[in-house]
Amino acid sequence: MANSNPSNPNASTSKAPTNFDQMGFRPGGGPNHAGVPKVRSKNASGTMRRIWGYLKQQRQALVWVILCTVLTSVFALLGPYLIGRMIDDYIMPKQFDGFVRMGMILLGVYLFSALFTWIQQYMASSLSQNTVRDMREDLFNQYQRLPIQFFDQKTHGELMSRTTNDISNVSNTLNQTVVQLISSVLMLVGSLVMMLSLSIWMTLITMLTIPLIAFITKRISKHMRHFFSEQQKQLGEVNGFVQENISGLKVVKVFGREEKAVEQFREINERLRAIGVKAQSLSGSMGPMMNTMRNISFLVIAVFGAIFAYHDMITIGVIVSFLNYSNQFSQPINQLANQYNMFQSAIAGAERVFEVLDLKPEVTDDAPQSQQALIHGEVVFEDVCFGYKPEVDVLKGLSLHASPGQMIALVGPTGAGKTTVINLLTRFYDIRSGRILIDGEDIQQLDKQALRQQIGLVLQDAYVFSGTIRDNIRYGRLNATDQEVEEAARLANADTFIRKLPRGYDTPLNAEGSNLSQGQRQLLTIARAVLANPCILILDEATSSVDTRTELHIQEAMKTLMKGRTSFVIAHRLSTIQEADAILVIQDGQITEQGTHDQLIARNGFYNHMYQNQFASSV
Ligand SMILES: Nc1ncnc2c1ncn2[C@@H]1O[C@H](COP(=O)(O)OP(=O)(O)OP(=O)(O)O)[C@@H](O)[C@H]1O
Repeated sequence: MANSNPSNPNASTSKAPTNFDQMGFRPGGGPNHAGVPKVRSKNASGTMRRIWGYLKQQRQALVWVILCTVLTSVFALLGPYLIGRMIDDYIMPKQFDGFVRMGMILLGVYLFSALFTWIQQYMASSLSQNTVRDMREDLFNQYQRLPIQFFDQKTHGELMSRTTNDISNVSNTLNQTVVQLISSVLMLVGSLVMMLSLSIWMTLITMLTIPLIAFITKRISKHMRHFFSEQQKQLGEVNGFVQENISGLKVVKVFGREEKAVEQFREINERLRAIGVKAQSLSGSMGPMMNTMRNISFLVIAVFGAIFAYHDMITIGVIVSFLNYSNQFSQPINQLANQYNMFQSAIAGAERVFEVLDLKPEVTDDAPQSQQALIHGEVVFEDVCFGYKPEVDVLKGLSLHASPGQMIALVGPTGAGKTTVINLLTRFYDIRSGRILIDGEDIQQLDKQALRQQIGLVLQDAYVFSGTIRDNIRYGRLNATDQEVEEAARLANADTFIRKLPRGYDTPLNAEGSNLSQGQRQLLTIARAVLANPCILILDEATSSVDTRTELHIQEAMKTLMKGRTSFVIAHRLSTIQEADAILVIQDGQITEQGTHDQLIARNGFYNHMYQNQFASSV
């Protein structure tokens, strides 16, 4: 889609909000499945204009939808009138020829009406599906461009909810409500005009029955909405509980809490059942109740119609037409209120989507961007201060220097700021003060994409995507040949295990890579980094979750990978970093000790203490 982002005029301007805390993001931004918006839209007309921006890209479909809606409404209005005429002009006077002719015309009207309804539905579905496809695409594009900071503050569930629930809410509304809204208004006005043209008295009688129906419908709907929204809440509880239980199943089992979990689940499940019965029984009886009311109003119209006919004020045909029109008139009234609610709910959903689209994307930068190629890999931190939140300092004036090709190990207690150093080097976050230089160039002046291309990341939590093993390694460099992929795997010590798999490099992996062991996944991510061939490397060391043999494999692979590159290793096991050119001990956001392993041991400080502790616990 060529910049099909009509909804996002501000996307690249500096006016776009960047402070995600102030965005007023509502927790659990999903839709309200009862069709009632919990949150009314803040700027409905603005949001509608933006939805219109998407819609008008499908002009042809839109014209078809409107045309077909008008035609089907006209046909629907014509039907009762023709039936009345048939009764008065041909059935009552017993004119068989005319009766057959009129019958054929009516049949044609009904068939055409069905045809146009089908076209209308098809076009409306295309219109809404194309529109929400574009919205989903824009939203996904935006997720790719937003800074990591945004994702820190949102749960995955909430972001998923925006991409799926909120957008499907918009889609449903576009699909149903827009068409229904147009046809409801047309039917309402059309029926009224037709009724008035047939008989003013009968129109008044018909109108009398409407408020009663509308009142009762409103009362029932109110209860129903309450029950449905309660049901949705309980369903959320059940889902949440099941999800939590399955993710933490090992913990549940180890602590022997299965029975307790079943008991808790039974309670939540029972609550869902109870409210489900109320909601479903009321909604199930809604139709029959409406029918009864409609029948009563039919009766009223028939009785008064008979009285008027008896006094020769109207004909039998007019009574029949009225019976039909009364139905066509009351239906849109009932629907309009409901549609209004759905519409509001969709607008609120669209607003949540647009809120994300309006955020300032990460790649937009005020600073002039240099595309300079980084080839040496000299890294310097000069007095860097940073905090994730304004009120908390995480790094407090940290300085370091890594010469090209050096291996730098970062050690320190948990929460000291080791990962933060890496987060700043990759510009996942921007520093508060100080400078970070690569090859003498301030990274603020570098294009983020160009910068990240020079940095290889092997994280502790080895991430694989769904696809084959080959695809996963090729992720490092998309234009790599099969041979290069296999060579990278060999260098990463992954080739042997891959070849042992029945389908080798073509073995499909699922999203979590759960058909591979943790160590194997780690080797794949190393192969990926080998293929990418970055000049700076960041290794978050794998911890205890792999066996000793695999660990040796991984360490060997990492050594190969580090050769000739500036490497930062976040070390959890001090035994693996003894060969580092420099070990930096980070404590409370500052470097408290630095030097080689031997120098730090000789210094007899924090590092020596940590080392002795680990050494003691491993013997
Ligand atoms: N995304 C975040 N938002 C807010 N605070 C954060 C975020 N990430 C880390 N922190 C905080 O910053 C501090 C430093 O965290 P960091 O992850 O750099 O520590 P670390 O030294 O890598 O720890 P570990 O060895 O446990 O991984 C911690 O106090 C942590 O709570």
